Amino acid sequence: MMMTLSNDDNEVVSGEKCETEKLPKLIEMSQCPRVYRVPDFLSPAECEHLIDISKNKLRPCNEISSGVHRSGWGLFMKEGEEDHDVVKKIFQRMKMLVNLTENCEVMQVIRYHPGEETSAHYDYFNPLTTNGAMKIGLYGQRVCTILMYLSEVEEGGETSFPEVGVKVKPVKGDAVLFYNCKPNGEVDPLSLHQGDPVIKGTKWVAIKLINQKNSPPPPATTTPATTSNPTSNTNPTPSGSSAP
Ligand SMILES: O=C(O)CCC(=O)C(=O)O
Ligand SMILES: [Fe+2]
Repeated sequence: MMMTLSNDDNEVVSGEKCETEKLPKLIEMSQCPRVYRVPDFLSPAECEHLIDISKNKLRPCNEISSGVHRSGWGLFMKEGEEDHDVVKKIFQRMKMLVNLTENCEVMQVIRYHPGEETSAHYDYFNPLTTNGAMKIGLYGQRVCTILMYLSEVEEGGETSFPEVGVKVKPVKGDAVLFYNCKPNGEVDPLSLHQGDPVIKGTKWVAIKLINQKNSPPPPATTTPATTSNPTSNTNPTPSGSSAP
């Protein structure tokens, strides 16, 4: 069984492989919505690995949901690709930041050339639409997002939160963790964000959407006293000491 121990130097020692992992540090960029930069979340070798396994399989992204335009090229990882040791180790590290459940959606890798961008959008499923409510039921609300920068970008390509004027500059190996829902579980309209057009260079990102685990339905024999709201629970439990 995998065992995780924490010592006073903020290092996590894996009992299985005797590897040490530093707890990721979070730098707050905005309180509402909650946006954090995570410096050096990935090593240069991990960034290069994610690019290598994706670069020959990219497809044009086009529209990602109604009205949201992405002009880059991307790839949703398949099951086997997520099983790779490097990716598994990245997921272990994510678990120090958020409660990464088994039902999270697969990781996506995106490449943007100059002029390419993702227009302003929300990552959460809109619980007021039939489609959004269905997806919340299937996957769980996308409570937060971990966006990892796999390359430096010479100019442009920031991840911007236009409602609050926050811009995160891509730095190779850094991640940005942001919450699409408020601490009370309601969707957060301030989490509107976009990938600004790349002006010079190539931007590579990997994205992991963190879905909230839905509570199992009540046993068929009991009558629920109240109607359950899938977004009324709190966020995934932060599991690192430095987590928000
Ligand atoms: O590329 C970016 O900086 C943002 C991408 C994004 O928000 C998304 O893919 O959902
Ligand atoms: Fe997004």
